[in-house]
Amino acid sequence: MTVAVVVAAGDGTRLGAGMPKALVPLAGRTLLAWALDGVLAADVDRVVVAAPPGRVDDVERGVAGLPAVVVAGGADRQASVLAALGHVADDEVVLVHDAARPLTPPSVFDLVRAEVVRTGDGVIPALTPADTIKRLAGDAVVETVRRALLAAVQTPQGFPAGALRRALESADARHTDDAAAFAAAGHRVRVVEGSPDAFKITTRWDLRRAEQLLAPPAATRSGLGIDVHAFADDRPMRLGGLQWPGPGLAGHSDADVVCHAIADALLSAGGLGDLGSRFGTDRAEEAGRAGLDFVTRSVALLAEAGFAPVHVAVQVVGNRPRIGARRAEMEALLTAAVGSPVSVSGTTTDGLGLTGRGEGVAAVATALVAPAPVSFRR
Ligand SMILES: Nc1ccn([C@@H]2O[C@H](COP(=O)(O)OP(=O)(O)OP(=O)(O)O)[C@@H](O)[C@H]2O)c(=O)n1
Ligand SMILES: C[C@](O)(CO)[C@H](O)COP(=O)(O)O
Repeated sequence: MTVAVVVAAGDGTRLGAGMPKALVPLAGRTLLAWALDGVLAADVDRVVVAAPPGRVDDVERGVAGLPAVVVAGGADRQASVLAALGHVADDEVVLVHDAARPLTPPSVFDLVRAEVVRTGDGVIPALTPADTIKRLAGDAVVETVRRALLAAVQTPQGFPAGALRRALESADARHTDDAAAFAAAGHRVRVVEGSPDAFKITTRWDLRRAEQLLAPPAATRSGLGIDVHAFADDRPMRLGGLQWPGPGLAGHSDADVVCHAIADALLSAGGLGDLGSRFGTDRAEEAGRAGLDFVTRSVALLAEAGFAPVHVAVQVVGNRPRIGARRAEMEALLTAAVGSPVSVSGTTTDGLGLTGRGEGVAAVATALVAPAPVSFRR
């Protein structure tokens, strides 16, 4: 049988939440509840929780219905592990886990357990440090330590339960992890690959990181924009920011229906009104304005409102110009202006309507925007 000991009796002094760390809320549930999810999704038969001595009843209520028993923890982590081992038989495999590592994936438990079963040794998950590590004397650097020889150790740590109990009972030092006591008793400890998700919540920053990992995806918003202009023989044709041969389109600005539809869709997605209310024909300064300029200004208005475009799709409706041969060019130009992918397509209307009769060109655009990511960029 495999038993998980979840140590949850610590005060959480460094977190400073004013309550035992394992009972601190994370995305609406306690750290302990999240940790038990991971444990019980693994190949574990039952759990012993070492609870804060004054909160045993609360923890018992929290684990009701789970294959778990609760004991009062001790004055330090080692004492809490020993108290929990009172409910574990010597011939079982024990996986000792910190409640303070609530997002540890079940696969880590299974990996550690399988290696204990295979070898009979102690097994710990670990990651190679990502930073360069220095050895110090006060504030002076003595040497750079070879990272490849180091491991940042996580939990669950797995052991044959009887050997761990005897190692902890005979320990003449307070060890910061179970593997240290196990090794001090002369046993072999092996390392397996840990997980970045198994990080320990020690400070406020760690708790915030866990909250972010559990947060639902940012809510996206959609916007719609449509624009239509009639042909005018005396005007150049500007569409999607590109110059085209033949007669252009009549309008107050450059009559670029593609850019106008995109700008309208972006404004609509941000709840920022529309092209008319933002850059309307009543404003003399907008006369002859390039459509691309409306697009970049709409993106800037979105950014001020805390949004960033995720994707834009635009369809040109009309008999000419045929955009197919220059689609990639138009998409590249518009993508650069929007700052996110823009897809361009074209269609005719079977000779029907204003565009079908060859009286003008229309464009329809949709935009997806999301809350802008935090950035240090100015
Ligand atoms: N007397 C103790 C001390 C610690 N732990 C548990 O050991 C794990 C790792 O300890 P740590 O992160 O140091 O937790 P705290 O001791 O609560 O934190 P702090 O040192 O900041 O007070 C935690 O799940 C913690 O609940 C325990 O069960 N019993
Ligand atoms: C057991 C442990 O989580 C392994 O990294 C760690 O040693 C606990 O240390 P702490 O100082 O009690 O947080």
